[in-house]
Amino acid sequence: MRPPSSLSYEENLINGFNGMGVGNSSQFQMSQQQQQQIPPHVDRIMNPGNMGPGNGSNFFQTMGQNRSSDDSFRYTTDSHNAQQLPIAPLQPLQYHLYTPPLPHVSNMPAHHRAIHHFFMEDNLRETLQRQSEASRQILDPNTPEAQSLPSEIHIYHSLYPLDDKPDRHSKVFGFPTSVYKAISSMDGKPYVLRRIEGFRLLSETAMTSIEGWRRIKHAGVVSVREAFTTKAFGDNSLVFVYDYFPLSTTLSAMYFVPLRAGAKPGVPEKSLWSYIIQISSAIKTLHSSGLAARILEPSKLLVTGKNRVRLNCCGIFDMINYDGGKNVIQFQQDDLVNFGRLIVALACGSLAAVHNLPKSLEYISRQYTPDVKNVILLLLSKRSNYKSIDEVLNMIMPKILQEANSAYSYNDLLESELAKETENGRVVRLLCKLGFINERPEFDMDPAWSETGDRYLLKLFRDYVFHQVDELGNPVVDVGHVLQCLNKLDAGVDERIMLMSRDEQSCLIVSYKELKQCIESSFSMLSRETNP
Ligand SMILES: Nc1ncnc2c1ncn2[C@@H]1O[C@H](COP(=O)(O)OP(=O)(O)OP(=O)(O)O)[C@@H](O)[C@H]1O
Repeated sequence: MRPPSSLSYEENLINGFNGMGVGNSSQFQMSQQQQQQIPPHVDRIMNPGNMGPGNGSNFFQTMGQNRSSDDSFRYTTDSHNAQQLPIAPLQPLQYHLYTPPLPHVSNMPAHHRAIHHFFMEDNLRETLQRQSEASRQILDPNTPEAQSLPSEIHIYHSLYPLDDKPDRHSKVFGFPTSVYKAISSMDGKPYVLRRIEGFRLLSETAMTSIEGWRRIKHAGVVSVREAFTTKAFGDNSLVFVYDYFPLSTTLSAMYFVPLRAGAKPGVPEKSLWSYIIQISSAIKTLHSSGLAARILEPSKLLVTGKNRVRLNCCGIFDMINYDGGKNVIQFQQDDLVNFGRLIVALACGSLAAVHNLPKSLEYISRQYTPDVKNVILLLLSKRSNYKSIDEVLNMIMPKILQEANSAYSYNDLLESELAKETENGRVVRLLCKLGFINERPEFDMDPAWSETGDRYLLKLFRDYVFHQVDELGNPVVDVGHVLQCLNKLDAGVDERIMLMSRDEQSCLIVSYKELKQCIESSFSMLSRETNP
């Protein structure tokens, strides 16, 4: 079968989907069976000899040039290359295949579209795919590492270690700790289990301290789900369960590692303000809820995205050093001092910077705007009366407005990326309908279903969309053509296309509008059969 001539997608967009007929043909005789197959509302034309491959389709040509590949599609009109490309999905995912349009094809006329236009932005897609891959990571059950871990703890299974440091002795908590991703058998979602090894909880009431933390829902705090004791590891362990953020890292791993030659120490000012604002907001919520963070240190600040930071490991100190909440005011004051120290360390790129404050402040005065130093001085200053995080918030208000503006802009960007995938979702739903209708085996030979009327048209339409071949008989695998056809079908435009029978003996002219009606009637018939 050869592709009938067709109007290019961009031309149709420009013309507002104005209809277009297909080329003339001379008379041709159809078999009686074929005559019966055609619904009455469809025009017929004969003599397929007139039909060459479409010649006005710049869009298709552009798509061919801008060939790309991912695990499910191959976009090419070049049959030679199509034969050389592997067809099966590649494992593991080949991220480098998600390349942006090359310069020589990205400079296209305004009415042309590269394939990237139809899908989520490449970096975002790659990030989401990597995160999804990380969320599904499991240990090979035959490895000694997997065999040394319990197969199930409480309601969690499929433990996967997240901590790659050999030294498990946490400087922060003073006990050996280990961190695992695990799947909850209650909801099938991944969570983080933080195990405090060899810890015996002496007071049952200490467990109640987790309740206040479970109520905290804040974008700057890793949510605490529950805590429990277990002997599943062969010792007395205390386990805290937190939300899981795939591929996250810590401020410590980002900024307190040996620098590349020539790199400047310290966090760039824009990122530093973003961290200050997010942490201030988290502290505000905790302090207003009668809690204290107690873990304001770089290894316990989880970086879960670009400039997104969250307080991690909340609630642990309240349980392992349980005091019934007696000292919370003092701990809140400590939070502010520790926050000031954290800013100094981040700005100087060194954990030791707080030990020589005058020198560090001098460095900060040179490298950052005076506002950074002012916040540090407010947080670190010694006063007889209590300090409040509100004082910090008042001081940094203009920065908060800038941060809110950046967050809104990023939100707009993500929404526009989401909109593209919404369109793709629409196309997938249409494809599902077509898949449900086409060539159902249980209706095989049923004269009321498969080879007659609406279903026959849809079968030919499927060939038109997916099974085209070029002049040499090689398959045309072009997602641009598929999207063009499906979008026109979904819109039900008046444009008419020529469908050809598989034996190439007859052609039918039908509009997308009529095809849409065929889908709707066939699908509702199918739905009636499913739900009599
Ligand atoms: N909630 C979480 N979601 C996803 N990953 C996490 C989460 N919490 C921790 N991690 C991962 O686990 C790793 C280890 O966390 P941990 O808090 O033990 O850091 P650390 O630098 O090893 O600190 P310590 O010195 O206390 O052991 C982190 O680098 C992070 O990648």
